[in-house]
Amino acid sequence: MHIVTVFHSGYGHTRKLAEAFHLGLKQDERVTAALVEIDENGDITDGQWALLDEADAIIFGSPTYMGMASWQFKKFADASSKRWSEDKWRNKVAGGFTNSASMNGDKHSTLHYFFTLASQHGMLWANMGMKTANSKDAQRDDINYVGAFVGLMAQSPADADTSEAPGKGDLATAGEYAKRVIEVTAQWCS
Ligand SMILES: Cc1cc2nc3c(=O)[nH]c(=O)nc-3n(C[C@H](O)[C@H](O)[C@H](O)COP(=O)(O)O)c2cc1C
Repeated sequence: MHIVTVFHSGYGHTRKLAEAFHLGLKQDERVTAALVEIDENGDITDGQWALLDEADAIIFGSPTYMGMASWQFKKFADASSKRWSEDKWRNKVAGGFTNSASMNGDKHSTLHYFFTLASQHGMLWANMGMKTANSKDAQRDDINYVGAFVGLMAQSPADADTSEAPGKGDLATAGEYAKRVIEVTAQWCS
């Protein structure tokens, strides 16, 4: 399985989440994983586009800025319309993650945008497939404490640098989401 993670990060927090997810993918010997970072101008190279075209699964990542994905991610998404017109990503597995400062912070808008983008391409969405940590005993570093089902959410306090956030629970949740993406991709590709 070829699984490619394509993401943007303005200040490094979402990059840390992407790397934790990518590391999770690499734990499985059935997976060839690649990490593609959208640059500050919203661009990726032709070689990186080719990686995406060859993938079995593409996972989208962006910080939530003003209730949506960053403009750099949106520029990438708009550029993917060339693939849309050729149906190049049809029937690939898709998934997504976002990170923002507030616990909620309207991260859902970003994930729903990724879901819409994936659907426009005719891709199949891999959701979290796991429960949330929502009991009285729940702790901040529990798996899926931020509590999303649609895709992976992480929270980085506005004044935390990348050595502090996202924290270990959110990074571990990224590893669990990697397992879920592999599970869905393996079933779909078999
Ligand atoms: C322009 C801008 C808009 C932001 N909008 C939101 C927002 O809508 N919700 C939120 O919770 N945090 C928001 N934040 C905080 C970022 O999501 C947060 O700092 C995140 O960790 C940045 O990720 P990055 O380091 O990958 O860029 C915003 C930050 C910036 C710079």
